[in-house]
Amino acid sequence: MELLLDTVNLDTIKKYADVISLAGVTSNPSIVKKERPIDFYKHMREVRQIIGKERTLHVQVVGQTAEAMLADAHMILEELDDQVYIKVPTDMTGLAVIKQLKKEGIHVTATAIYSEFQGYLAIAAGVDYLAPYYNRMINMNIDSDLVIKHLANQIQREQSTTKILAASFHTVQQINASLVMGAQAVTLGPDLLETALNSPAISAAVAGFKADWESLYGANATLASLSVK
Ligand SMILES: O=C[C@H](O)COP(=O)(O)O
Repeated sequence: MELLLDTVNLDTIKKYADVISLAGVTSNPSIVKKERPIDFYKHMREVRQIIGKERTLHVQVVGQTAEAMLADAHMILEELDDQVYIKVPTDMTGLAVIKQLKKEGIHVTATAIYSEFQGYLAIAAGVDYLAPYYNRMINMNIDSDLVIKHLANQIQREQSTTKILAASFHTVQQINASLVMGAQAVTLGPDLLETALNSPAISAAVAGFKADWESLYGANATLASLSVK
């Protein structure tokens, strides 16, 4: 499983890079808007510096024509580095761009996926990752689990190297479900990590262990402090 963060907040990335087995960082224009960086490329270079080259960095094009998207992609690679995954919306224009980028040997993440068919086209185009939007599909009354399952089946049938990078999560249960359905990677907002790991049940368990331990050995005693050597 690959676990990515769907944020470009530098402090958040720094914090979680030390906590979880972080596989990379994903962004899109809405995620960038939350940080409002004055200098976009400088900010993204800082993200890369934090995560290093061994983790994946996914940056989305914003152009509205194939030419503009290709120009965006080339500029991203020039300003950042040639290992960046170029995120391209999987529509008619985007597919033409994906085809060209793959011809140039560039890493591509096909994004804004709401249907199996979009995913099948992206797999056929040889993208590295495809990003189905789990919660947005649910809001459209689309069975996200089934879409991800069908995409995973297609990848297997085609013996493709494309990975499913499921995105757009609003609950931890959605993340679990997408992994069960066959997603190889998930990208999540830091709020979901907080929710998952700061639950009252976990805190209550930790408090209970602390109380039992302290009733035996006194307050502040740790295993390290009990050593007699
Ligand atoms: O890049 C895609 C995002 O993960 C979409 O997430 P969202 O539906 O919460 O905006």
